[in-house]
Amino acid sequence: MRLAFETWGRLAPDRSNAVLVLHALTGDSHVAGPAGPGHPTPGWWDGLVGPGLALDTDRWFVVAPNVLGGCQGSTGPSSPRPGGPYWGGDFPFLTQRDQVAAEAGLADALGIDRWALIVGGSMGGMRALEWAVSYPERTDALLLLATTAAASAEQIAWAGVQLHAVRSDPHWHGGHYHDTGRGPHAGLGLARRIAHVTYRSEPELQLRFGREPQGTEDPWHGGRYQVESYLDHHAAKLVRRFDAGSYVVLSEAMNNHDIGRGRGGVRAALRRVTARTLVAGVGSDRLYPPSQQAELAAGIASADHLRLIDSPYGHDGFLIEVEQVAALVGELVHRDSSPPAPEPRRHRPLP
Ligand SMILES: CC(=O)SCCNC(=O)CCNC(=O)[C@H](O)C(C)(C)COP(=O)(O)OP(=O)(O)OC[C@H]1O[C@@H](n2cnc3c(N)ncnc32)[C@H](O)[C@@H]1OP(=O)(O)O
Ligand SMILES: N[C@@H](CCO)C(=O)O
Repeated sequence: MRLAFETWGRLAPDRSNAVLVLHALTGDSHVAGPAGPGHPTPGWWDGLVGPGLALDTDRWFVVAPNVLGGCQGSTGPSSPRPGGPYWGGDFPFLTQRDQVAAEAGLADALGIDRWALIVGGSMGGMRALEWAVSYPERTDALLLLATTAAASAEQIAWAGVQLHAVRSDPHWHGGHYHDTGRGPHAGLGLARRIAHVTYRSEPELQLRFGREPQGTEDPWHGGRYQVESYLDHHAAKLVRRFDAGSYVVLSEAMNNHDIGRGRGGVRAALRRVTARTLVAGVGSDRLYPPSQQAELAAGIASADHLRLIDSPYGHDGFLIEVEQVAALVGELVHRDSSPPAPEPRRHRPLP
């Protein structure tokens, strides 16, 4: 298998300055920098990584892999298969542990024995936690954002509905559609619409869109409300850049995430973490509610008290409130050597 990755900065001669950044469900290795060839979107944490930023690339060597099972360079269902055109529906069932084992192989290949910091949000946070539990000796500091020790019934339910949406598309063909010229685009778009509602907060949607119709469309005569048009837009954007087979494999891996599986339960697993840890949630997150991050902060002996990102945007707050994430990163990485990070500015106002 192949793992795609990007790096920023330079590895120090003593290899002590490596930072691992792990992306969420539909993210990729392009943490920072403009869109361009091979990068359908600009960096998703552009304000975090770069010279003079919280992950100062004059000091840190930042590594971001595309997850195993993904579709932005790493091996996944849309990848060619030895002896056949594509993996498609035969791509193996994955767990976060498989994905982290692959990332440990990448660390070995890069000569990185231990990470000065591992940071991840949502699905990236699941892998960050898995790293700290599987390889405590390789994880010095840990930042967990809007994530959970184990997928809850509600999270499995939302993802399960999305899996049904993809698999109900007549172009799904059991996942073997990559050489048919057509994909399960309607199913993937429906999955993204459902997901996107869960990624935002009810007050944000109400304030932004209320009951407004989209432009001159008339919802009483077949037209759309603004919020429907907004979801259509996000669905179309995802369908253009993401593979439905990867969406299924990664959603299943999120659903089977349970840090305590085979380890005597969640509490016993969390006790394995030795990394200096910060856990943060987003106050308005209805998909990964702060109670889940409170469980992590309470269960990890080396964790500071739970932090809350102040944001009206719900789960996506961990992507949008970059300045607050930067302050948390700064708190972890500058703790011993530099002045404290500046106070975070308040989140940008709702439109
Ligand atoms: C780690 C990761 O996983 S990163 C994930 C990678 N990126 C993504 O997932 C992209 C999908 N988008 C998202 O998840 C979120 O939108 C975020 C977090 C990336 C960004 O959030 P925000 O900055 O708040 O953007 P928001 O959700 O308001 O969407 C803005 C878009 O909606 C469009 N929009 C707003 N209102 C409407 C409407 N009524 N009708 C149609 N489109 C609309 C805007 O034109 C804008 O389009 P553009 O993104 O093509 O420029
Ligand atoms: N917008 C994020 C949310 C999932 O954490 C994504 O698509 O990856």
